[in-house]
Amino acid sequence: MEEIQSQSDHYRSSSSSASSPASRVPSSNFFYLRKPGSLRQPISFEDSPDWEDTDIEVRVDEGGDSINAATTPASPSLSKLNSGSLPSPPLPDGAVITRKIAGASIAWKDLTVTIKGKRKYSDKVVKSSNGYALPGTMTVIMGPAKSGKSTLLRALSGRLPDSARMYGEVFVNGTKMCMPYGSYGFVDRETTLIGTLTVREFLYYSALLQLPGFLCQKRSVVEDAIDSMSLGDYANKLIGGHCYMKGLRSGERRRVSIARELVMRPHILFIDEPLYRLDSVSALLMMVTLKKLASTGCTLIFTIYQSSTEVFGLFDRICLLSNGNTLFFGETLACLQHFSNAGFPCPIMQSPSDHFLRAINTEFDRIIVMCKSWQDDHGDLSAVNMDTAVAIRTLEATFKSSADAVSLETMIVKLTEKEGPSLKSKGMVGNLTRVAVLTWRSLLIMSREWKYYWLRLILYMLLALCIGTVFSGLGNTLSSVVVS
Ligand SMILES: Nc1ncnc2c1ncn2[C@@H]1O[C@H](COP(=O)(O)OP(=O)(O)OP(=O)(O)O)[C@@H](O)[C@H]1O
Repeated sequence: MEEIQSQSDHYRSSSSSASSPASRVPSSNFFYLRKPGSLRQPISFEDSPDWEDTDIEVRVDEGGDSINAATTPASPSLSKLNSGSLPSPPLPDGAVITRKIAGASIAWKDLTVTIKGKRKYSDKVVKSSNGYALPGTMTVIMGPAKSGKSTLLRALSGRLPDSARMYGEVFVNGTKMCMPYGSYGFVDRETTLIGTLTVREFLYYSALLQLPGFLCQKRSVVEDAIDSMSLGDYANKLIGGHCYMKGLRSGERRRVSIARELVMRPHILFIDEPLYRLDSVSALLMMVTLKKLASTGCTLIFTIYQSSTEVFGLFDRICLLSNGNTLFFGETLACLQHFSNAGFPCPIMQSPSDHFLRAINTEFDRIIVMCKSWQDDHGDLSAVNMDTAVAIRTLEATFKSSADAVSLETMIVKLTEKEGPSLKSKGMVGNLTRVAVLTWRSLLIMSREWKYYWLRLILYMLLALCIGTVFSGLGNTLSSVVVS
């Protein structure tokens, strides 16, 4: 009974301050929040874009600055919010964090994407978007369906389809450049895995094909990727399963596809809908794992349609899109303040992400029309009586004139005025050689069977031809040198 009483007291005390978004800063009862003084965020990139972070292994001790402490708050009231938001996985006191991945900053300015539809390049899918993502942080692109989330993600990673055109600028470490092979990872919404391999084998073959260097190094890279994605328990499990054993579930498969990108140790990781088709437990596990990955230094950018409150609390920054327009970019908790400033405070007992989508998803207008026709018979349905078109216009206008927009602009200037180290390509040449060698070996293995004996003959003839060509080329060069 006392327990019920204390729970209801807790609810009352939280509901009494519901109207203020600052009051919605999750209390220390939430598991993802820092206990006072227990952990300081180890990586500080936000106050000045220093570019020393190029080594693979960077040790950051406990005395490191806090990201949020170093951030220039979007508005004075938000500094309070920021100090409360530190959704990092807990570490023991006095722990030393080893940052293994050198992250890279990415900033985009006036990014517009048009996709050739039925009409000629008339459909602006992303409209003048601005934003940035920093090493060691998770930046989420959120919005209703068809709002341009995936298109923005693809534009940033340079993976737009041929039918798309991109205007505006994307800066990586302060330089306008296309990200080279291996410096970034991209995980699509649906990926194909090889069901007949175990997780470890799959990642190992992936590393063999993608990475230059020695086999032992690749093994350690694979083990790191397995560790980063918390796949230790499934490492020897067949991805697709067999008749007596079920294969991996969707959450685990999703983590395997992310781990496949991690074998390249990317500076920036783009993920399209990491929570696609995941239940709430798998979604939370996925996000905690990604948060852990971000804390190693990697820059994470992903799209999300909707999330629970716990998951929402793990994001660092949010880019809120509606029909290609940016309605907000900034700290996650500042977004709540923004909605409140625009006249749409998040009701108590509602997930922030649900509230944002409720306010800006035009699909709700149809539901409102439906509700209105029911209203007489079914009482007052005013809870769903928000005009989304008005909300979108108000939120956009409020953001343009807000302190958040000013701090976004300042940060973009900071990140683009100074050129940092350029990212290097990893293993492209090695990759091609490896593909050639692997193809050669598999053809040779295939030709061991007597019926493919002709294949072996052709292969040896081809080899002889190649060697002949190389030697004749060498001979020609030598003779020309001797003559001259
Ligand atoms: N390759 C393409 N060809 C034509 N139109 C496209 C293409 N890709 C995206 N679009 C259009 O761009 C708009 C935004 O699509 P996008 O996939 O970026 O949205 P989204 O927010 O990721 O939506 P969802 O979460 O439903 O995938 C949509 O109207 C879509 O029809």
